Amino acid sequence: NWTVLDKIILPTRNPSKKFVFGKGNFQVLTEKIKKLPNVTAVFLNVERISSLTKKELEGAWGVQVFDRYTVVLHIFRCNARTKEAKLQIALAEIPLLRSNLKNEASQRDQQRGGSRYIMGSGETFLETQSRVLKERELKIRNALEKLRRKRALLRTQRRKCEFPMVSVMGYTNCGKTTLIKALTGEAGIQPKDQLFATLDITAHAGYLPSHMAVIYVDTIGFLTDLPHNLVESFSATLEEVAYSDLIVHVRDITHPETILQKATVLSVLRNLNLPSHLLDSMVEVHNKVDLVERYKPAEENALAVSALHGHGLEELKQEIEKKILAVTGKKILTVNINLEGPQLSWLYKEATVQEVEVMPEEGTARVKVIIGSSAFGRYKNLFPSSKISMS
Ligand SMILES: Nc1nc2c(ncn2[C@@H]2O[C@H](COP(=O)(O)OP(=O)(O)OP(=O)(O)O)[C@@H](O)[C@H]2O)c(=O)[nH]1
Ligand SMILES: [Mg+2]
Repeated sequence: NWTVLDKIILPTRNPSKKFVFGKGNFQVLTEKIKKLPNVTAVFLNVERISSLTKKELEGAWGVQVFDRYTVVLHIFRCNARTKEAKLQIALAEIPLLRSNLKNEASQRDQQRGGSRYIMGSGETFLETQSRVLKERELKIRNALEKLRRKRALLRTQRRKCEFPMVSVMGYTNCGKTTLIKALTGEAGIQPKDQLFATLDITAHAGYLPSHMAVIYVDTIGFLTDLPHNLVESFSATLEEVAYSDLIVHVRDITHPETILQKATVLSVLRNLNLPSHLLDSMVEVHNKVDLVERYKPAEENALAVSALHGHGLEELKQEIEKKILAVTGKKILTVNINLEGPQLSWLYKEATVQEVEVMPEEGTARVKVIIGSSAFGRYKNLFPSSKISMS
């Protein structure tokens, strides 16, 4: 529940230096902060400040000081719902605790002079605490690994039912959750106007124009310069994306930094070591076009939608279907079958039957199916005389 009272842009020194600011700038900043009566915290938009620097600045200004890492961590902590998200955050906190510890230990050493050993243990304070932290980290990693294995199991089960998976990705707050809600009609989904509203991967079923069912996967949003440790903690979550059949990249085209956001998303995706066909087939969606008059995408293949008002969704679904059929090698066919033969029950077993139009006088039916390429090959071998037309 913070509100921004004031902003200022100042050059910072090399992050490894003890002081973030030069003397003059530090003075400017201190005066500014002292003048504003209601300041409760200062946010420095740098990736990390050392805990020593933090302490010094807090001492000088009398308020809490946050860097990008702690702010993002704080938002994550507020939004974490599942066990996995909480574990991932706990893991991301370890480096922070570790650097605090180093400072605390060095201060203790200075205060106490010689007596650095904890009674009889032969371990220094720093060693004991480091060991505790290491054990904690190991515990968290093990718990995460367990969850990961469970998810892999779920994944194989899902593969078996052969629902194509569509991962919806994009910068934080671009409208991923809203879009999935619109595509699936699931009422329980709650988009929010806040950063990192979604911290857990969730799956939602929806239908494409030919009634093919797909699973949409809602993912965690990206952020420019997201601290590296945080990315690592959440990489397990993003692993899931590698197993999807298609990526939909959602962009908030009303955001002033939409171009930078796109670059960030693409660069994170490239670093995830995804199969190259996933990157090549990616669908780019320009969202929130209701806020722009007569919006036309500059990118050739991008689709303009308003997830909130439901504009452009049919075109999007058609595009998703086209791509899904292409990557999965599935075809939509209409076949003529003899009702007395085994074709219909075979199709029910080996393919997805969508429509059956019975012609009683002829004893035949026209069957619309979605069928994989290997099943299609087998069908043609088994029933060579069956009439087939592509739709
Ligand atoms: N005007 C307008 N607002 C939209 C549209 N789509 C989403 N929003 C708003 O954008 C905000 C963020 O939407 P979400 O769907 O939560 O975004 P997200 O990408 O899932 O965000 P994170 O999970 O935080 O990464 C919400 O306030 C939505 O109402 C749209 O088409 N038009
Ligand atoms: Mg979301």
